[in-house]
Amino acid sequence: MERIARIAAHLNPQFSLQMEGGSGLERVDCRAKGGSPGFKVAILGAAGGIGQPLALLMKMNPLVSVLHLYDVVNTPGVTADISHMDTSAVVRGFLGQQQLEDALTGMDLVIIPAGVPRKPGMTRDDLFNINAGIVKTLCEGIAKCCPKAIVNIISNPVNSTVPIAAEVFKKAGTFDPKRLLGVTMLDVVRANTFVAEVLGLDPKEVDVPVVGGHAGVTILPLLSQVKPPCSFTQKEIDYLTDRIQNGGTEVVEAKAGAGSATLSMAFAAVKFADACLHALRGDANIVQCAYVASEVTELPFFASKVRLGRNGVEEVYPLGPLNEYERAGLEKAKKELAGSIQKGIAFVRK
Ligand SMILES: NC(=O)c1ccc[n+]([C@@H]2O[C@H](COP(=O)([O-])OP(=O)(O)OC[C@H]3O[C@@H](n4cnc5c(N)ncnc54)[C@H](O)[C@@H]3O)[C@@H](O)[C@H]2O)c1
Ligand SMILES: O=C(O)C[C@H](O)C(=O)O
Repeated sequence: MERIARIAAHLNPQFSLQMEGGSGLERVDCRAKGGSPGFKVAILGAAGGIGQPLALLMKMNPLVSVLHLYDVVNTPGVTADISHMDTSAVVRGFLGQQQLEDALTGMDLVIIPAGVPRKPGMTRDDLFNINAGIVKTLCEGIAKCCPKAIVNIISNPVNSTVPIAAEVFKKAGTFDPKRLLGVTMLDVVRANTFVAEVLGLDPKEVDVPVVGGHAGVTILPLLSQVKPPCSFTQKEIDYLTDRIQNGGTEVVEAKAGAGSATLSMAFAAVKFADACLHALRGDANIVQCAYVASEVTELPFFASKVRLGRNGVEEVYPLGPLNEYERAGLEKAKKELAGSIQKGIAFVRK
């Protein structure tokens, strides 16, 4: 077996770069050390429903030179599989808590889709008891091994897991609000799709800002600010707002116990990660919605449009003019968000 691995490593350096320090193929005689230009990206929860297609899409990203896949199960198989793709990113797998530090060391961007998903009848907050501890542990690893990395948090409830991450980083003395981003991109992706359907446009042409947070009424689409400029009937506004706020539940119910959005989420996560990497590279005018430390409202965290740059979030944009419907939605969103943020903070401070 070892001989085959050695031969394969000579023929194709990527072949040997699979699992760190353990079962399976060893990193032997490898000429490619992941030194090509590009960014080092880790996915934590890489063997999951989101993690696998996310890993596939990140392996296709020419800005990625090294891709670390970490999970508590199944990373050997996922890593072996993904590493055969003939794209330039070097893939390495890491399995279990004892390999977390190796997975994180030197990373520029860490994407976290680790944790349990919803089943029908559950809210995202029902995931708190399990996912809060998972995110806390992973962020302790980030604080220790790659404190300067940009962190994209996908694990739900995002409204609480981002404050949890911030508290962990504060405790460790590494908190940089510019580098911590909750991924709300799926809300934007859905909003663009549903609005395009109503307007009879190509979704590529549509840009809907979605602000607030990532659960129910905290998901606040600003339909008065849609680009290209357009108008909606009240019936269309009610339909679109409800569908965008409950898009996640629509998928959870359709999957009937088999999980929540994974494929559209991987697509959204890659769109967002790609924006972060372009910004890290120094590209100008990279603007996306994200759930970040914010002074846009009285709450310490809020999702709105942000400009990304070499250091992460360079500018948090104000909400712009809201109509009466949106102002009422904002009040509801803030009320629920305040509780979710407090719950996350208290979890780490307790
Ligand atoms: N932000 C969003 O828009 C959005 C969208 C969809 C799903 N989500 C959330 O993403 C999370 C993952 O969803 P999924 O469908 O991929 O779930 P999944 O169960 O298919 O995968 C989760 C993966 O996390 C792994 N995991 C569990 N504990 C871990 C730990 N301590 N360290 C590393 N990995 C660990 C599991 O082994 C599994 O492989 C859920 O919390 C879900 O609610 C968020
Ligand atoms: O709805 C969920 O539980 C998953 C995710 O937050 C989503 O919006 O699809």
